[in-house]
Amino acid sequence: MSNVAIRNLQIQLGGNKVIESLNLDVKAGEFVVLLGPSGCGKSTLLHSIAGLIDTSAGQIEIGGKDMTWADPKDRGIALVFQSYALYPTMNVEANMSFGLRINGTPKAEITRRVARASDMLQLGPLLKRKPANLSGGQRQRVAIGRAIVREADVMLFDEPLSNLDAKLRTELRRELKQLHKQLGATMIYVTHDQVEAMTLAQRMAVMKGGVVQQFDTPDVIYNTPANLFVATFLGSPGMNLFKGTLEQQGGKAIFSNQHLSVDVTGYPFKQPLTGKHDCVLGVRPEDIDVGHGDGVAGSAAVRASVSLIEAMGAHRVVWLDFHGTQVAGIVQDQLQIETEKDINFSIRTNRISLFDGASEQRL
Ligand SMILES: Nc1ncnc2c1ncn2[C@@H]1O[C@H](COP(=O)(O)OP(=O)(O)OP(=O)(O)O)[C@@H](O)[C@H]1O
Repeated sequence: MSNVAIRNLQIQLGGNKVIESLNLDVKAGEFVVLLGPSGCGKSTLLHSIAGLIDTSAGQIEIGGKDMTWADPKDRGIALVFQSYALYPTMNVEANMSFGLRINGTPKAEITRRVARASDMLQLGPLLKRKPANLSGGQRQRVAIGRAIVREADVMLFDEPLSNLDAKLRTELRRELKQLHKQLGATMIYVTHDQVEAMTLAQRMAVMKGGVVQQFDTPDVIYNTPANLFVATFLGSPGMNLFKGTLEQQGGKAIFSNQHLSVDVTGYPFKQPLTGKHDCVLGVRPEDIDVGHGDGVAGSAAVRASVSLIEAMGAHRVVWLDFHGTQVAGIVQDQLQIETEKDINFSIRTNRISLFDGASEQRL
């Protein structure tokens, strides 16, 4: 097991600053996910750890050794790509053992490692098949198997499940998590899929524009997003946002705008509140209490018109037109709700996020 430490990393590609002064500490044996929208630099970061991209400045340490300029094969890493990149003329066994054969690993050792990996991935019955005769999920298992046989300390995954259908993705996701437990290897995994990130990561780094916006456990990031970008990037539907001002009124902290006044005195402000601020109040849809009058720990109920109801099976997403703003609420009970009727909603104030209106950082 190796840790991965990235210090002040800078990467320029074709005159573009893709990564700027990035720091990240991945502990030995940890499963870390790099999450962000397309073009945020997550693949570039992963490829720089693998040694496939030169860094412009900074340092990459793997297992306590400076690997910034080390050859990819000397870094103790294995990389799994989105495209399986299997050799079409070789069967599964040959595909998995290829790298070991060319670096002269003894035959008995190759057999042991291939048997172990195919056991873990349930590839035993498929060892003699060619890639053309495998499903997408099976091909990706072989690609993962090829990485496992290297017995690398650090495994890097570049969106490995994004070519698979939703059901297979869920299955392989569970297998990957299991695999991480069995192998104990350090894993760094790139995805733009928030569900994948939330379910796989012990910690995740949310990136935007080559900069890590927040690096923490999925729970902390979901419940206490560091800024507006992170708040809106995670969650489906996304966090509801209300613009307004924040000020002290008679010993209380009050968020208000033209249509809403919310007592936020209990909010764990990082800095004591002074003066009057532009502010954005964020509430997750599951923290909008629909139809129940005043919430238990909530704001005073306000009225809105139901514009759309989406049945999701386990719950309903109810879209409320609140003075022209669409507010999403999640309803888990059997409450009777009809479109175009008015209904009350309130905000569970113990679950809100507040952001500075100008800097967009969490207050
Ligand atoms: N060779 C290159 N020359 C110039 N710019 C590049 C080059 N390769 C990538 N970029 C730019 O670097 C940025 C980051 O790319 P990267 O592939 O790391 O993003 P990503 O977050 O992995 O996105 P995706 O999810 O779409 O793969 C993008 O803006 C991209 O256009």
